[in-house]
Amino acid sequence: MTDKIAVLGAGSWGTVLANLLVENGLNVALWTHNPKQIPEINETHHNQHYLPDFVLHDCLRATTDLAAAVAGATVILFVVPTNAIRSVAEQVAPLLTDQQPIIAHAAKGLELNTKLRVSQVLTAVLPKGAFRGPVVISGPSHAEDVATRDITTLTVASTDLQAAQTVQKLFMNDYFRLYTNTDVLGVELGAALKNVIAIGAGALHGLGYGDNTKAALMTRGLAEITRLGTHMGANPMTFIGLSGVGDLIVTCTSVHSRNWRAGNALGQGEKLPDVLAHMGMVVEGVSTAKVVHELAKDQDCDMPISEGIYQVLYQGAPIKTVITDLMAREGKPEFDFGLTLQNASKQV
Ligand SMILES: NC(=O)C1=CN([C@@H]2O[C@H](COP(=O)(O)OP(=O)(O)OC[C@H]3O[C@@H](n4cnc5c(N)ncnc54)[C@H](OP(=O)(O)O)[C@@H]3O)[C@@H](O)[C@H]2O)C=CC1
Ligand SMILES: O=C(CO)COP(=O)(O)O
Repeated sequence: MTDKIAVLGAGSWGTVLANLLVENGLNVALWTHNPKQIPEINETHHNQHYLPDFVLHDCLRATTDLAAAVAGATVILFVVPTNAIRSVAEQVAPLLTDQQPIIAHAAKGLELNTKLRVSQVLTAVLPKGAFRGPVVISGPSHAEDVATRDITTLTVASTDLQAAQTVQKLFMNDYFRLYTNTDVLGVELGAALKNVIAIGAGALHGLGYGDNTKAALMTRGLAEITRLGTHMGANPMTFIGLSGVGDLIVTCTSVHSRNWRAGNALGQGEKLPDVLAHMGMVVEGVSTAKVVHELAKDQDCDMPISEGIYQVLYQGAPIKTVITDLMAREGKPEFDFGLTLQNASKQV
């Protein structure tokens, strides 16, 4: 029997992933909380707001009925923004039967206030023993490029390797390739933290900085992502993988990135509320910057670039002043993870 997959969230990424699964021959229910999308997706095969130029597969079906979407699903994939995960999971929790579906998500952020990763939110909200996973899908993958079948590689992570392998098989095709990883912490931190750095990359572009500066930001951004990640117990290798440097590269260089575009607009002098209002899609790095600011303090971990971006977003610091201050910091060795690597090796 064909697997049924429930995809929760019909924004850019949920729609494209659901469409890909239909192309892979699976039975897919795409859940949206917006009734306007139902005739659009089911009859005219479009998602006008999020993917205006993309024609969806004839067989893709959307529904606003969450119970119908998850009934009989072997995999339930959450693809709403990080700060909506908890409320959607609370609605799913009473609908889980004894079939133990795999719970997966493709969100890239950290929850405001709790500072939790998305898999931690799902584990906290969904009834224990009622699901397998959670499984995390991450990596360099803009929806617009997957929609045109650009070759794309991702990481699929879970401590339940069999669940990760099941999800891997469902998604793989001739343009979409996934690699398994068991380091959920490293994968989720890499995914969330790169969005903050991508805002910085866009800002540099908006201000007219050149390629040296952008390479500096990405490399030193990766250094501080790795510093915090290994400090918290992630496998350092994860940060040189697809969900680490891979996603950092695509998000810091692609015009499709909402985080990069938001940074670019800030660099050109737009105000943050205007930038967010014009975007009409989630810019995860904005709320994640706030969480990273708090997490770095809790963990006593130096995150100077992310902190600078936090100062720009939340304290009105001029970007040029932040850059000047970063350049004026005392000289340091390039690598400083010696002790924390020992810490991380306990996890590997
Ligand atoms: N776009 C991409 O290329 C990629 C995105 N991601 C990640 O996937 C996640 C989702 O992003 P993406 O699809 O791009 O976001 P979008 O902004 O494109 O779409 C968000 C979707 O979530 C819905 N939504 C928001 N809040 C709720 C809620 N409380 N209940 C139900 N639905 C809700 C929105 O509905 P409505 O329109 O009604 O508000 C919309 O359909 C993010 O964490 C992002 O980082 C990961 C990889 C690639
Ligand atoms: O994570 C992404 C690509 O891998 C999407 O990035 P944005 O949310 O910045 O568009």
